[in-house]
Amino acid sequence: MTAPLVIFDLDGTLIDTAQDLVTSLNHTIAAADLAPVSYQDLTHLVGQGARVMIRRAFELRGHCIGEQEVEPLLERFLAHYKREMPGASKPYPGLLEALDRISGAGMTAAVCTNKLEELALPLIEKLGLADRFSVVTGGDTFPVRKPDARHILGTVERADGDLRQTVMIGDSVNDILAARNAGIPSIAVTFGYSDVPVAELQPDHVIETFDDLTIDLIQGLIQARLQANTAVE
Ligand SMILES: O=C(O)COP(=O)(O)O
Ligand SMILES: [Mg+2]
Repeated sequence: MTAPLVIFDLDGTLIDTAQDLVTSLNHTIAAADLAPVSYQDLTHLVGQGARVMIRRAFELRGHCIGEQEVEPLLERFLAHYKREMPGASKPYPGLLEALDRISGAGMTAAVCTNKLEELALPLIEKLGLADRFSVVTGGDTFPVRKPDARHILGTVERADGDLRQTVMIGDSVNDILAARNAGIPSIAVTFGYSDVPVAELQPDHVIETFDDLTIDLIQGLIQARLQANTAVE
């Protein structure tokens, strides 16, 4: 039987990247003389990758920028973010122990993030987490990204997983919707960058800390979904 697969979102779920995102974003928009954004603003800006984050920051300051204008700003953001990486970013408390439990139970872990691959991969590497995940897919790995189900389906395929044995863990609407679209159970974390309380997103389960990410919880969600699917067949 295929090993159960636990898919993690990155920003705001695995790694607390907020400070570095805000710093690099402010460095980027300062080039256009825009006032800096705050951590509170970030929850409305992040989620759909760096391009969208930059455009949303401009909108927040009353400017609408087109696709061509965003490209040099993206280059500025990427150069700054990469230069400073890993900066102040760090795994959330209890993550390493949770990953130990997952691998100890014979389960596989993977990452499905809307962050560009060129940022996600080196960040995971620099934090010493690369060998913890069988695959990492980014916002530009496939032609579509979360909340499109195909981002999850592609991740499961690359991880040699089975969709019926897969759980998604994330901090934002994109993660919970992507899981729903892919027909798999979701767990929302409360410590990330959602602009609404995550319970409102109606995930299958909410955890406040990785200490609560137990093997029983993961297996229970997979079993419940299997039974629900069998009942409708
Ligand atoms: O960088 C983003 O905008 C979102 O990244 P995430 O999907 O890992 O939360
Ligand atoms: Mg996230």
